[in-house]
Amino acid sequence: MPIKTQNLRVAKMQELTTPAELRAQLPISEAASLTVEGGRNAIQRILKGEDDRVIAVTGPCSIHDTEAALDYARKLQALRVECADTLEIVMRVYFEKPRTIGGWKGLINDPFLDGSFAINDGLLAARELLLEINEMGLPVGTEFLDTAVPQYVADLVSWAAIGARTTESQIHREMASGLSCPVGFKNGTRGNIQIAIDAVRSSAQPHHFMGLSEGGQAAIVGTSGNPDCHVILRGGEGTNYDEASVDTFCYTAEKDGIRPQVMIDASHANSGKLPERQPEVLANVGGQIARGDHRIMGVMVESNLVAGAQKLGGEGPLVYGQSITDGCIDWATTQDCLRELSDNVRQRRGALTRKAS
Ligand SMILES: O=C[C@H](O)[C@H](O)COP(=O)(O)O
Ligand SMILES: C=C(OP(=O)(O)O)C(=O)O
Repeated sequence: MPIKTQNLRVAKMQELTTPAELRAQLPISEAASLTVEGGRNAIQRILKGEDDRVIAVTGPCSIHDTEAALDYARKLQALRVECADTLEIVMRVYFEKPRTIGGWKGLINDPFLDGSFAINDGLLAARELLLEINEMGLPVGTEFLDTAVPQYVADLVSWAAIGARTTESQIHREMASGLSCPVGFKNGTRGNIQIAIDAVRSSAQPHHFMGLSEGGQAAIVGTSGNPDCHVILRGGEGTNYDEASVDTFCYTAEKDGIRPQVMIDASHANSGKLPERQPEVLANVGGQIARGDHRIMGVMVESNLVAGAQKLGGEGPLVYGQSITDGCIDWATTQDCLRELSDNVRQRRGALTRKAS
C-alpha cells in the first residue's frame, strides 16, 4: 500500500464558481460593452500614434470598499468628460495585490477583509463593480495577477497591467498574449527595464498553455498574441521618470524592435513610496510632454478620495475613501494634477504647430 504523498500541505479545497456561472449571473450590458470597446480602441489608437492624447490610469491602489470606489468613479467620470480632448482617463480598479511578503491580497482574495477568503464572493463583488463603473461610461484598468481571474472579469476591462513582481513570469506573458485589451508591463522592482521589453515581445507571440475554460474545466489554451503591449516605468532602486531615463528606455526598446513609447507610473519607486511626491513626478513628466515629447503616451496615478493610507486591522473603523495598501493622493490633488497634464498636452500641440509654421 503506497503512503500518502500528495496534498500534504493543502488544508482546504472548495469549489469555485465557473466563469460561465458568474457571467450568467452578471452579464455584460450593452452600455458597458460600448465603454469597454471605446476605451480599448482609444488606447490602441494612442499606442499607434493615431491619437495624440495621453492615457491617464488613475484610482486607488486597491479597492476594498465598493461604495467608496463608486463615489470616486462618479467624480472621475466628470473629469474624464472635462479633459476628453487631451486625456483618455481610465479608472484604476485593482482587485489583486501582489505582496512583497504578506498582507491582504485584495478584494477578490478576501472580500470581507477578515481572513475568510470568500473568493466566490470576491469575484461577484469585482464583477458587479466593474459593470457599474463601465455603465457610467468610464473605462477600467486592472492588474491581472492570478491567471484564472481574466476569464471571470476581462470582458469588462479596457486596459490591464502586469506588475513589477510578475513581468518576468512566463505564465503572465502567456496570459497577456491572449487578453483582448492593451497590456502594460512594469519594469522590475529593482529597476530592470529589459524584462519588461522582453515581456512585450513575448506577449506579441502566440502561446499554448494550461488554463481555465468558460465552464471551469482545465483547458489547453491557444492564443494569437497581443500586439497592444507596452512598458510602464515605475522606478526601481531609484526613479526612472526623468528625460534621461525615458531616453535610455526608448533607445533600448527601439534596438529590440518594440515601439519607443512608455507609460510613467508616478507612484511606487518613482515617488519613493511617498504619495505626496506624485504631483512632483507628474509635473516633471507633464513638462517633458509640454516640450514636445511624444514617447510618453500615458501616466499612472495612485489616487483616492482621501490622501495617505491606513492600516487594516488597526483601532476603530476604517476611514471612508482611504487606501488600505499603498498611500494615495486625494481627490482635489488628483484633479489639479490631471488638469495640469491636460494643459501640457495642449502646450505640446501648440509647440508642434509653431514648429510646423
Ligand atoms: O501597489 C502595491 C504595493 O506596492 C505592492 O502590492 C507591494 O506591496 P507590499 O510591499 O506592501 O507588500
Ligand atoms: C503593485 C503595483 O505596482 P508594482 O507592480 O509596480 O509594484 C501596483 O500598481 O499596484
